Amino acid sequence: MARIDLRGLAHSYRPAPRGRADYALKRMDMTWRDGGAYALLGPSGCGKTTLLNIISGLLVPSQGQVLFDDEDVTDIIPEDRNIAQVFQFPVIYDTMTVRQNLEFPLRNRRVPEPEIAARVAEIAEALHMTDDLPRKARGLTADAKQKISLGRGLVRRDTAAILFDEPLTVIDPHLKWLLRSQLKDLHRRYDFTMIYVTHDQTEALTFADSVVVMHEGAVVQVGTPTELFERPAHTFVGYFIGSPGMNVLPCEITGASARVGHQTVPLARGYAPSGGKVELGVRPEFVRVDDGPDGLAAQVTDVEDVGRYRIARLRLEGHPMAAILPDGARLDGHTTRVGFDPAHVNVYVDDHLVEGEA
Ligand SMILES: Nc1ncnc2c1ncn2[C@@H]1O[C@H](COP(=O)(O)OP(=O)(O)OP(=O)(O)O)[C@@H](O)[C@H]1O
Repeated sequence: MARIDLRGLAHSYRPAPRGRADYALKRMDMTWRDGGAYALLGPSGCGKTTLLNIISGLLVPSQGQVLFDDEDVTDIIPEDRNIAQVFQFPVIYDTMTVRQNLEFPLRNRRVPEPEIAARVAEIAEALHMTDDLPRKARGLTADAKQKISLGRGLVRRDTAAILFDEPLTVIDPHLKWLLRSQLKDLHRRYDFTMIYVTHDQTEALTFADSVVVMHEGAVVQVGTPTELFERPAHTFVGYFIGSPGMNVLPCEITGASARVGHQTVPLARGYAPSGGKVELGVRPEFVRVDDGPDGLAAQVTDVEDVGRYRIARLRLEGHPMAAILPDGARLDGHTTRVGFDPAHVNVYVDDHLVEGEA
């Protein structure tokens, strides 16, 4: 498979784009590692499909280059890019058998017959579909059809990357986890470069090594699930990842202390923000309630039981925030005192994470 580099890439669907807002994809530079398992995560309309289509060649970018292993493929048509795509709906030949579907990409490339037979047998075995090989694709379930779509990418040895665009949309919920874990096993076995588009954070976080978070046409963070959780690089990542999302509180900062309204929050590091919108980000998991007399005064507006845990909805100096309650914790009154673990308080200026000084 291949390493993919995007250099100075940007795309506008408008013929004469003027400002940043006219770009569905804002200018970006990025590398996708050979053999990496990436999830491309973001809300509807943030540009995920646009980016995927540029990598596959279905769309030519208005600016910049796409390189596969240092070769510029920007103007190369999809058929010659050796990219396999698995879409929301399976794209297979219904009237052919499973075997013929898997053979098709190899026949097209005039691969010798003995090699076709060996490769198809190997991939069918990896997909747990050996018994289905003689069956017509038409009668198969949606999950089996999606596995064939994937198999048609895997069967070729020259596939540069496999791109998935919300491939589990039409799959029954109880089969989704099974397909996800099979995909993970296949990735381990064949080490293919994969980019998996989804707007579902659970799907992204359970199987990707790196999650690429997009927001309004820009990549706002590339990181492991742990990095996205502990150090969101942008307030949007804080909101989007986690349930409930990160609390974001407007504040003023002097050195190693922040003021939220009339109350002071100690920070682990010193900061010297020079203007801009300054905010604290703290995940509900790191908010302590009933924190004793030194805690910050907060109002309790609700306690929700979401099954696995309870969430306290609070107001701190008028700003809504949430805390995940530890097992057995009681919140009797309408007010409480909250504390934040300073090591888990992030500081944002104009929505971007800033590093403090020790
Ligand atoms: N063919 C097109 N012509 C004009 N605008 C388009 C076209 N395709 C997408 N857009 C716009 O580009 C932006 C990004 O769309 P894109 O489909 O890439 O987002 P997405 O993150 O994949 O969304 P979804 O999850 O809904 O598929 C959106 O504002 C969309 O309206």
